Amino acid sequence: MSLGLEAQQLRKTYGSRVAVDGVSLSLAPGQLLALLGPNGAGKSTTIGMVCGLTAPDAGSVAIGGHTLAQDRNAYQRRIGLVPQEIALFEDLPAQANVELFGALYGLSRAQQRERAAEVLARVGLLDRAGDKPSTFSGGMKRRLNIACALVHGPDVLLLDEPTAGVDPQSRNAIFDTLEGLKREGKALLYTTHYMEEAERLADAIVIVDHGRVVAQGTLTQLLAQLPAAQQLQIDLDGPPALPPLATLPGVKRVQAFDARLVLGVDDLEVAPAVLQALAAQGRRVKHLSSGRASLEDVFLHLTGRTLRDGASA
Ligand SMILES: Nc1ncnc2c1ncn2[C@@H]1O[C@H](COP(=O)(O)OP(=O)(O)OP(=O)(O)O)[C@@H](O)[C@H]1O
Repeated sequence: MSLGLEAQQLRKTYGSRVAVDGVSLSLAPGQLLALLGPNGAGKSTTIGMVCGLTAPDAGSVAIGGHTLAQDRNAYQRRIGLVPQEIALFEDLPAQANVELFGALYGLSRAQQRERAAEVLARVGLLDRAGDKPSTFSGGMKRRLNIACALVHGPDVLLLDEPTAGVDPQSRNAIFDTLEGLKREGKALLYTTHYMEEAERLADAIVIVDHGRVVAQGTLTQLLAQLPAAQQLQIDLDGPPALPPLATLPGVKRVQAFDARLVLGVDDLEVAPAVLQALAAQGRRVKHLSSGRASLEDVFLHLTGRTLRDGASA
């Protein structure tokens, strides 16, 4: 039976900087929980505390009710870590890299060989088992790193921005691997600042900013927090005057980022009136796009900043 992960009130400070400020997470077997937030929000620090590499100032973590504090070895055997920085021996063949991780977890020689072949197949690298990572693309190295994290058969897999610097083909291969792991009942904690990935993969999403949880739930639950279901994004030739737009019927929310306007609207039919109002202000529209609200809008709504531009430093 696979086991889930519980983290309670994790907190970590570095000097006067609070990196993580009371983060709690609950992750069931067979689920992917996305920890979403801008650069510096505290995602990697949270992962570090969950896997036992970073000592928390406060809080606790447990897998299947067994805490890290009670039995560090047993806890860590249940976890596989895919760190943000690729960690491989470039001059050892892929298979030997995976076997080495197996050896570190105490697998026998026969188990190392058998499990390495299994996990290399799982990430689509079995045909490259004899090749060195130094000959691999960035995406293939990431996939090999995932294989290394899986070799000892963990219940919980921690993935810290596993698609950073990855080509689209490898990204899709990684997503397929993760879907397969979920079907097997593994619990996956996945940090990203790409809201598209959280939207696509996650069963539940925790949005963090400045070390704190600002929202959590399923995608549907998070989107339901927004005042408007649709959005218009308008790029102008200069900063707009906002009040005339905010008072238009059907416009629920107006936010401006320099020359970009983001409007939350009930219905896209309000677009012509918005364009007319901008024309009346003497503004030229350079680009207009529309779509359903996204996690980006949820973050914007909660913090007043965008995920991409909103570094938490
Ligand atoms: N070892 C450290 N010493 C001092 N400050 C640190 C250390 N590790 C992290 N921090 C600080 O803690 C905060 C959270 O950093 P963290 O790496 O956890 O964020 P993140 O959400 O993972 O960001 P990114 O998406 O850029 O990886 C940042 O302000 C960072 O500068």
